[in-house]
Amino acid sequence: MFSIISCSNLFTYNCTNTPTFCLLLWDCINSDRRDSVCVRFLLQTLRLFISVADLLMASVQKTLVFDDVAKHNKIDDCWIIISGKVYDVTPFMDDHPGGGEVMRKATGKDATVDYGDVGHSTAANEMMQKYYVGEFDQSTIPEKRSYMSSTTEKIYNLKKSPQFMIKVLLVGIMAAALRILVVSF
Ligand code: HEM
Repeated sequence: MFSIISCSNLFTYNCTNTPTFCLLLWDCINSDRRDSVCVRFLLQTLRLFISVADLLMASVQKTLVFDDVAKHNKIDDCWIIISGKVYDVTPFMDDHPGGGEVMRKATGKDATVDYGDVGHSTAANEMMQKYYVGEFDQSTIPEKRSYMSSTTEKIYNLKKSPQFMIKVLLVGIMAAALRILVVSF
Protein backbone atom coordinates (compact mmCIF):
# COMPACT_ATOMS: atom_id res chain seq x y z
CA MET A 1 0.00 0.00 0.00
CA PHE A 2 1.21 3.47 -0.87
CA SER A 3 0.28 6.35 1.42
CA ILE A 4 0.30 10.05 0.63
CA ILE A 5 0.02 12.27 3.69
CA SER A 6 -1.15 15.79 3.27
CA CYS A 7 0.12 17.77 6.26
CA SER A 8 -1.84 20.92 5.51
CA ASN A 9 -5.18 19.09 5.39
CA LEU A 10 -4.30 16.52 8.07
CA PHE A 11 -5.50 13.98 5.56
CA THR A 12 -4.04 10.58 4.63
CA TYR A 13 -4.67 9.16 1.21
CA ASN A 14 -4.16 5.39 1.11
CA CYS A 15 -3.79 4.02 -2.34
CA THR A 16 -3.45 0.30 -3.04
CA ASN A 17 -2.19 0.75 -6.59
CA THR A 18 1.32 1.44 -7.96
CA PRO A 19 3.04 4.63 -6.69
CA THR A 20 2.94 6.22 -10.18
CA PHE A 21 -0.79 5.58 -10.49
CA CYS A 22 -1.40 6.90 -6.98
CA LEU A 23 0.64 10.04 -7.54
CA LEU A 24 -1.10 10.85 -10.81
CA LEU A 25 -4.53 10.25 -9.28
CA TRP A 26 -3.61 12.38 -6.26
CA ASP A 27 -2.27 15.10 -8.49
CA CYS A 28 -5.35 15.12 -10.70
CA ILE A 29 -7.78 15.20 -7.80
CA ASN A 30 -6.01 17.78 -5.70
CA SER A 31 -4.58 20.19 -8.24
CA ASP A 32 -6.05 22.48 -10.82
CA ARG A 33 -4.70 20.37 -13.62
CA ARG A 34 -7.18 20.41 -16.47
CA ASP A 35 -4.95 18.97 -19.19
CA SER A 36 -5.91 16.08 -21.48
CA VAL A 37 -3.61 13.62 -19.64
CA CYS A 38 -5.49 14.29 -16.45
CA VAL A 39 -8.96 14.11 -18.01
CA ARG A 40 -8.06 10.87 -19.84
CA PHE A 41 -6.61 9.41 -16.67
CA LEU A 42 -9.66 10.29 -14.59
CA LEU A 43 -11.98 8.86 -17.24
CA GLN A 44 -9.97 5.63 -17.34
CA THR A 45 -10.14 5.38 -13.56
CA LEU A 46 -13.90 5.92 -13.70
CA ARG A 47 -14.23 3.23 -16.38
CA LEU A 48 -12.21 0.86 -14.20
CA PHE A 49 -14.55 1.47 -11.26
CA ILE A 50 -17.60 0.87 -13.47
CA SER A 51 -16.27 -2.46 -14.78
CA VAL A 52 -15.40 -3.60 -11.26
CA ALA A 53 -18.94 -2.66 -10.17
CA ASP A 54 -20.38 -4.59 -13.16
CA LEU A 55 -18.36 -7.66 -12.22
CA LEU A 56 -19.57 -7.44 -8.63
CA MET A 57 -23.19 -7.11 -9.80
CA ALA A 58 -22.83 -10.16 -12.05
CA SER A 59 -21.36 -12.23 -9.21
CA VAL A 60 -24.37 -11.51 -6.98
CA GLN A 61 -26.76 -12.63 -9.74
CA LYS A 62 -30.26 -13.35 -8.47
CA THR A 63 -31.30 -16.98 -8.04
CA LEU A 64 -35.05 -17.37 -7.84
CA VAL A 65 -37.04 -20.13 -6.14
CA PHE A 66 -40.22 -21.70 -7.54
CA ASP A 67 -42.65 -19.78 -5.30
CA ASP A 68 -41.09 -16.43 -6.29
CA VAL A 69 -41.71 -17.21 -9.93
CA ALA A 70 -45.04 -19.06 -9.74
CA LYS A 71 -46.93 -16.08 -8.30
CA HIS A 72 -46.37 -14.14 -11.54
CA ASN A 73 -49.03 -16.08 -13.42
CA LYS A 74 -51.26 -13.43 -14.93
CA ILE A 75 -51.57 -11.84 -18.36
CA ASP A 76 -50.33 -8.54 -16.89
CA ASP A 77 -47.62 -10.15 -14.76
CA CYS A 78 -46.18 -13.25 -16.38
CA TRP A 79 -42.89 -15.00 -15.56
CA ILE A 80 -41.80 -18.26 -17.16
CA ILE A 81 -39.02 -20.77 -16.51
CA ILE A 82 -37.08 -22.03 -19.51
CA SER A 83 -33.83 -24.06 -19.28
CA GLY A 84 -33.05 -23.02 -15.70
CA LYS A 85 -33.61 -19.33 -16.37
CA VAL A 86 -36.48 -17.03 -15.43
CA TYR A 87 -38.03 -14.62 -17.94
CA ASP A 88 -40.50 -11.82 -17.30
CA VAL A 89 -42.47 -11.92 -20.56
CA THR A 90 -45.14 -9.40 -19.44
CA PRO A 91 -44.14 -6.75 -22.01
CA PHE A 92 -44.16 -9.39 -24.76
CA MET A 93 -47.64 -10.83 -24.13
CA ASP A 94 -49.43 -8.80 -26.82
CA ASP A 95 -46.66 -9.28 -29.40
CA HIS A 96 -45.97 -13.00 -28.94
CA PRO A 97 -46.81 -14.70 -32.28
CA GLY A 98 -48.25 -17.68 -30.38
CA GLY A 99 -50.45 -15.35 -28.28
CA GLY A 100 -50.28 -14.24 -24.65
CA GLU A 101 -52.55 -16.93 -23.25
CA VAL A 102 -50.23 -19.75 -24.35
CA MET A 103 -47.43 -18.14 -22.31
CA ARG A 104 -49.69 -17.55 -19.32
CA LYS A 105 -50.51 -21.26 -19.37
CA ALA A 106 -46.79 -22.01 -19.25
CA THR A 107 -46.45 -20.29 -15.82
CA GLY A 108 -46.22 -22.15 -12.50
CA LYS A 109 -44.09 -24.91 -14.02
CA ASP A 110 -40.90 -25.56 -15.94
CA ALA A 111 -41.89 -24.50 -19.47
CA THR A 112 -38.71 -25.82 -21.12
CA VAL A 113 -40.48 -28.70 -22.86
CA ASP A 114 -43.47 -26.57 -23.95
CA TYR A 115 -41.09 -23.98 -25.38
CA GLY A 116 -38.99 -26.63 -27.13
CA ASP A 117 -42.02 -28.51 -28.54
CA VAL A 118 -43.03 -25.42 -30.52
CA GLY A 119 -39.61 -25.44 -32.20
CA HIS A 120 -38.88 -21.80 -31.56
CA SER A 121 -36.44 -20.18 -33.98
CA THR A 122 -32.96 -18.81 -33.18
CA ALA A 123 -34.52 -15.34 -33.43
CA ALA A 124 -36.95 -16.29 -30.64
CA ASN A 125 -34.05 -17.58 -28.51
CA GLU A 126 -32.20 -14.29 -28.96
CA MET A 127 -35.35 -12.27 -28.34
CA MET A 128 -35.94 -13.92 -24.97
CA GLN A 129 -32.65 -12.53 -23.55
CA LYS A 130 -34.40 -9.17 -23.27
CA TYR A 131 -36.78 -10.62 -20.71
CA TYR A 132 -34.20 -12.41 -18.53
CA VAL A 133 -34.73 -11.88 -14.80
CA GLY A 134 -32.37 -14.38 -13.14
CA GLU A 135 -31.32 -17.97 -12.62
CA PHE A 136 -33.82 -20.54 -11.39
CA ASP A 137 -33.08 -22.90 -8.49
CA GLN A 138 -34.19 -26.23 -10.01
CA SER A 139 -34.22 -27.95 -6.59
CA THR A 140 -37.26 -25.85 -5.57
CA ILE A 141 -39.56 -27.18 -8.28
CA PRO A 142 -42.40 -29.17 -6.66
CA GLU A 143 -42.57 -32.95 -7.01
CA LYS A 144 -44.84 -34.24 -9.80
CA ARG A 145 -48.12 -32.36 -9.37
CA SER A 146 -51.36 -34.35 -9.15
CA TYR A 147 -53.06 -32.88 -12.15
CA MET A 148 -55.11 -34.68 -14.77
CA SER A 149 -54.10 -34.67 -18.38
CA SER A 150 -56.88 -33.53 -20.72
CA THR A 151 -57.60 -37.16 -21.84
CA THR A 152 -57.80 -38.45 -18.26
CA GLU A 153 -59.97 -35.47 -17.39
CA LYS A 154 -62.40 -36.24 -20.27
CA ILE A 155 -62.72 -39.92 -19.18
CA TYR A 156 -63.25 -38.79 -15.57
CA ASN A 157 -66.01 -36.34 -16.57
CA LEU A 158 -67.63 -38.94 -18.87
CA LYS A 159 -67.79 -41.43 -15.99
CA LYS A 160 -69.63 -38.86 -13.89
CA SER A 161 -72.22 -38.05 -16.60
CA PRO A 162 -75.85 -39.40 -16.23
CA GLN A 163 -75.79 -40.85 -19.78
CA PHE A 164 -72.80 -42.98 -18.81
CA MET A 165 -74.56 -44.21 -15.64
CA ILE A 166 -77.73 -45.11 -17.59
CA LYS A 167 -75.65 -47.06 -20.15
CA VAL A 168 -73.88 -48.99 -17.36
CA LEU A 169 -77.27 -49.74 -15.74
CA LEU A 170 -78.75 -50.98 -19.06
CA VAL A 171 -75.75 -53.24 -19.71
CA GLY A 172 -76.15 -54.62 -16.17
CA ILE A 173 -79.89 -55.30 -16.65
CA MET A 174 -79.24 -56.95 -20.03
CA ALA A 175 -76.50 -59.15 -18.56
CA ALA A 176 -78.80 -60.20 -15.71
CA ALA A 177 -81.67 -60.93 -18.15
CA LEU A 178 -79.34 -62.96 -20.37
CA ARG A 179 -78.16 -64.95 -17.37
CA ILE A 180 -81.78 -65.72 -16.32
CA LEU A 181 -82.57 -66.82 -19.90
CA VAL A 182 -79.50 -69.08 -20.07
CA VAL A 183 -80.33 -70.67 -16.70
CA SER A 184 -84.02 -71.23 -17.50
CA PHE A 185 -83.38 -72.92 -20.89
C1 HEM B 1 -39.39 -15.64 -23.69
C2 HEM B 1 -40.18 -16.57 -24.16
C3 HEM B 1 -40.67 -16.67 -25.59
C4 HEM B 1 -40.29 -15.99 -26.71
C5 HEM B 1 -39.26 -14.89 -26.84
C6 HEM B 1 -41.10 -16.50 -27.80
C7 HEM B 1 -41.01 -16.06 -29.10
C8 HEM B 1 -41.74 -16.58 -30.16
C9 HEM B 1 -41.54 -16.22 -31.55
C10 HEM B 1 -40.55 -15.21 -32.06
C11 HEM B 1 -42.42 -16.95 -32.27
C12 HEM B 1 -42.57 -16.96 -33.80
C13 HEM B 1 -41.95 -18.22 -34.37
C14 HEM B 1 -40.46 -18.30 -34.13
O1 HEM B 1 -39.74 -17.38 -34.54
O2 HEM B 1 -40.02 -19.27 -33.49
C15 HEM B 1 -43.19 -17.74 -31.34
C16 HEM B 1 -44.23 -18.59 -31.70
C17 HEM B 1 -44.91 -19.37 -30.82
N1 HEM B 1 -44.63 -19.56 -29.48
FE1 HEM B 1 -43.28 -18.51 -28.43
N2 HEM B 1 -41.94 -17.48 -27.34
C18 HEM B 1 -41.69 -17.62 -25.99
C19 HEM B 1 -42.29 -18.50 -25.12
C20 HEM B 1 -43.25 -19.40 -25.47
C21 HEM B 1 -43.83 -20.37 -24.57
C22 HEM B 1 -43.47 -20.57 -23.10
C23 HEM B 1 -44.75 -21.05 -25.29
C24 HEM B 1 -45.60 -22.17 -24.73
C25 HEM B 1 -45.85 -23.25 -25.30
C26 HEM B 1 -44.75 -20.53 -26.65
C27 HEM B 1 -45.55 -20.95 -27.69
C28 HEM B 1 -45.52 -20.47 -28.98
C29 HEM B 1 -46.43 -20.87 -30.02
C30 HEM B 1 -47.60 -21.85 -29.86
C31 HEM B 1 -46.05 -20.18 -31.17
C32 HEM B 1 -46.76 -20.20 -32.50
C33 HEM B 1 -46.15 -21.15 -33.44
C34 HEM B 1 -46.85 -21.03 -34.77
O3 HEM B 1 -48.01 -20.69 -34.79
O4 HEM B 1 -46.15 -21.25 -35.75
N3 HEM B 1 -43.81 -19.53 -26.72
N4 HEM B 1 -42.74 -17.51 -30.07
